[in-house]
Amino acid sequence: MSVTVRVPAKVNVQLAVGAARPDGFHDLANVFLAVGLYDEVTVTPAAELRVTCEGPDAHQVPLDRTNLAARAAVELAARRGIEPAVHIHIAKDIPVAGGMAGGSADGAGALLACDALWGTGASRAELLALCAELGSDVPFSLVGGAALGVGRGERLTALELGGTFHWVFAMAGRGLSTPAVFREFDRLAEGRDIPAPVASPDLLEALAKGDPDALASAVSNDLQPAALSLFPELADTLAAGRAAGALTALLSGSGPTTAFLARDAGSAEKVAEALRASGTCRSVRTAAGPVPGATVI
Ligand SMILES: C[C@@](CO)(OP(=O)(O)O)[C@H](O)COP(=O)(O)OP(=O)(O)OC[C@H]1O[C@@H](n2ccc(N)nc2=O)[C@H](O)[C@@H]1O
Ligand SMILES: Nc1ncnc2c1ncn2[C@@H]1O[C@H](COP(=O)(O)OP(=O)(O)O)[C@@H](O)[C@H]1O
Repeated sequence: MSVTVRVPAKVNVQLAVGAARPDGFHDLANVFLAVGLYDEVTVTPAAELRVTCEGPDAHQVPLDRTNLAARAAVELAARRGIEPAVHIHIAKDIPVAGGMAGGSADGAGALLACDALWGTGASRAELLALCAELGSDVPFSLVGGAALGVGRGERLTALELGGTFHWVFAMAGRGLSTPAVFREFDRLAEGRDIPAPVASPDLLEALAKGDPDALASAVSNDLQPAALSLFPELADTLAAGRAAGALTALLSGSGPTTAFLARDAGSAEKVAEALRASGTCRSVRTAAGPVPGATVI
């Protein structure tokens, strides 16, 4: 018997970052949108814990116990006093180290899959608490849709959206480390007063209305200057998408994946074609959101 869970990627339509906290994390106002690019996590009983991965970026995924999916299985098993005796297979379509929460998706997916496989019957609240221990983005991978995350980004309030938004994502030739981007944010912020992060009322209204033009005017990502400082060529990708008619262009999370909002599915395809031809990125995908979070299939 196996259980498979499908988990979406995310884009951050607002990422407001506060000053570094004593614990090294940053308070955020993090507005997440789950988009239709998915990893699938399958768990099967096995003699001992084992992780395998397939997909274009599979060679970059750790297969030891640092894999977030393995950590999820180990944590859930420890809480139930059982052995994490599963083979976890990840069919990976979310870019690795791309700012789209692929590792978080696999953590949330493995947790939900092991819960179903082992019949542990964890409550939603227990699953969410376990997700928050695994990483700041993991609770959102479980719930999906759209949500405002505060604290480290793990304390979520669901947002009702008035429509579907169409996106183009350009994957970069190399990854960016999330901690390195936050460190660069701190370096660039030295000597400046960093205001407490708050969600933009205009952005929340644009989401509620499902209005892509209003959303395009309201998106923001405080990590973008830090990521561009570490990876200046990303400015060329952002410029190519804007020139191709995207309503707006921004970095997804800590990057280096760049995200382009389009008015509809047809315009998204046109922007995607132009980005492919631009030679400024490794690959290009289109995806719409919101979509549901981790789901047993
Ligand atoms: C930036 C964001 C935006 O959604 O996403 P990605 O770009 O990584 O996808 C997230 O905040 C990433 O969340 P996640 O990848 O789960 O990070 P974690 O494992 O919790 O933390 C990794 C490291 O990032 C930094 N970190 C993370 C979250 C936060 N609120 N403040 C931080 O300073 C810390 O250096 C921490 O040690
Ligand atoms: N299941 C996983 N998939 C991808 N990366 C993982 C996974 N588990 C751990 N990692 C590690 O986490 C790092 C960040 O990966 P990822 O979650 O894809 O990016 P991001 O945090 O930018 O969204 C990777 O470089 C890798 O070392």
